[in-house]
Amino acid sequence: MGSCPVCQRCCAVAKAIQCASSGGEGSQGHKMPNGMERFLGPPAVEPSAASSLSLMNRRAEVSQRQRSGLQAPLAAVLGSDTFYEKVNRLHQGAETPVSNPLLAYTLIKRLQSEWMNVVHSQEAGENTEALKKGYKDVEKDLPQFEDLEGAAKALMRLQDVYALNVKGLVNGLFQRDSSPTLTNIYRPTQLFQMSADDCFHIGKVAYDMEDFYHSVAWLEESVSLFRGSYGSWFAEDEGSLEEALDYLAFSYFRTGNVSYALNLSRECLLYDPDNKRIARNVLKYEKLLTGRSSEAEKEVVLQRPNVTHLRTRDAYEGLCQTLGSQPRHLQNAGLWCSLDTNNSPYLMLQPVKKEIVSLKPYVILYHDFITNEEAATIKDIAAPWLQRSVVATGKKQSEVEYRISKSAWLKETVHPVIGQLDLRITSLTGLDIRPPYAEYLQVVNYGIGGHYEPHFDHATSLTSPVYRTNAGNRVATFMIYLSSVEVGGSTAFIYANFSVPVMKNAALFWWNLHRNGEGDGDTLHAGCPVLIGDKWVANKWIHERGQEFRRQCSPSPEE
Ligand SMILES: O=C(O)CCC(=O)C(=O)O
Ligand SMILES: [Fe+2]
Repeated sequence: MGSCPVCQRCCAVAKAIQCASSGGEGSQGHKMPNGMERFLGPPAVEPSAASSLSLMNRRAEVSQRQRSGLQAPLAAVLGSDTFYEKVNRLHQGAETPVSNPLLAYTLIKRLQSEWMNVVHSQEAGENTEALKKGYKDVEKDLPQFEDLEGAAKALMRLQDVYALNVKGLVNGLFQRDSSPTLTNIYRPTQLFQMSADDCFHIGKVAYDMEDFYHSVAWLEESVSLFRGSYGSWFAEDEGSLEEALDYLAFSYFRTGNVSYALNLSRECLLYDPDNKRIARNVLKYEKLLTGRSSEAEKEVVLQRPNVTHLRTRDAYEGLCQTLGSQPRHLQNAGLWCSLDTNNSPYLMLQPVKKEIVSLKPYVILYHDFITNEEAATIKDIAAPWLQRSVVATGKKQSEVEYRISKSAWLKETVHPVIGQLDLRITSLTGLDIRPPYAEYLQVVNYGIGGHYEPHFDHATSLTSPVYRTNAGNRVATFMIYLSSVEVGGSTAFIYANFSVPVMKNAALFWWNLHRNGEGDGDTLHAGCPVLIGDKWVANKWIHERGQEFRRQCSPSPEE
């Protein structure tokens, strides 16, 4: 999946090595506001490969303690509820394993970090050289560290955009938190219970980003599950009750909730009485609380971290949450349906079903624009070429968190079906889409939590790579839905206040520019995160040049 750049992984490893080599627990402390540098939280980075051995040993020690001195039978790894059985269970009953984000996340985690833990566990080491060799053989094909991190971030994104209840997610349910009630927005056929360690990992990903809003929510679940299973031991687990308490306590401290931090740290000391760092923190928390009123503590409200498009966030999320249900304004009499040929002989015998979705901006939905076979062919051709999508940032193209998907560009020459599609687009729109008047077909695949936050398709600066072909700005977008999704993924027009659900084989057309060549601000739009399913679209971006006699210009900024 590779939703995170590889360099980010290197950074994490480099940072960890730096921490390890600068020695002593003091070197891993966080810089605190208000001169409180001496409070020490758990390390903020994934342990490096170099330090993973000591981590394994530490884990073995902890698990040893948890087992009250009893040697865990090999069956804990390979026996009654084996790791193999757990992974196998995740595959059962799901037609497409990646359609449920919880299943996808847990599968990636089992294969990315947990299997490694099993392979390197003490028990495995005793008599399973073959198991280790088997792991080595397939290691390169397994999800990477950044895939797992990306999956955790995707779950947090879904939690936010669809206002999902975290406890529900942990129990495999997709429930909207519309306090005081919970509304089921999707009922999976199979419930996936997340483990204490799954929640611990998500909390840690949030913690490493200093996102304490999410770290608190997920670590709370982790602590509660670890407490419930205290004494049981799973070779694949990365974390433990002590670690979850440690991270949770520090997250609370960073949000200003010192008394919670104190309680949790004290509990942590019960399990890990030799931990000097936590003991020191307890003393400091106690000191901080002396003379502070409990009222001041209660006022702490956890805030979601700020994101780039904060200004439009509420409108965007509100539109995504309608899950593409028809907005009220569609009852407008100016919005109607017809069978359209656009006077083209090519469409005379097979007119296209046209629905005007919006007048300002002018957005049209063409139903059944392509066939199932054409959609399947396009996806098949594109699949081997998919790469992480980029966006124009300044003069360059780069990967960004606000667009998470994979895409491939297909020339009309790669398969006759692409040429046929071009002919149909030209016939319907009357626009010239031969190169360089339009870009190649961009096929986009959104995985779990894949999204494209509010953006314009047209360039808003003259240095944009959109102008590279000297064909002017992107005057129009023709976007084809190549798949359906079970939940989520609608295309939301933020300022125009409507969203279009993913409708397999339909195509959406809109003008990005006014007739005077200025960008139309009303076209700000987004691809909502996919909650359940696998979304595919294809974009054809049509440029200004070539359309001089096909779209009349006008000086009016209104048209
Ligand atoms: O996926 C969607 O619904 C919108 C995609 C989009 O806006 C784009 O690719 O530019
Ligand atoms: Fe777009």
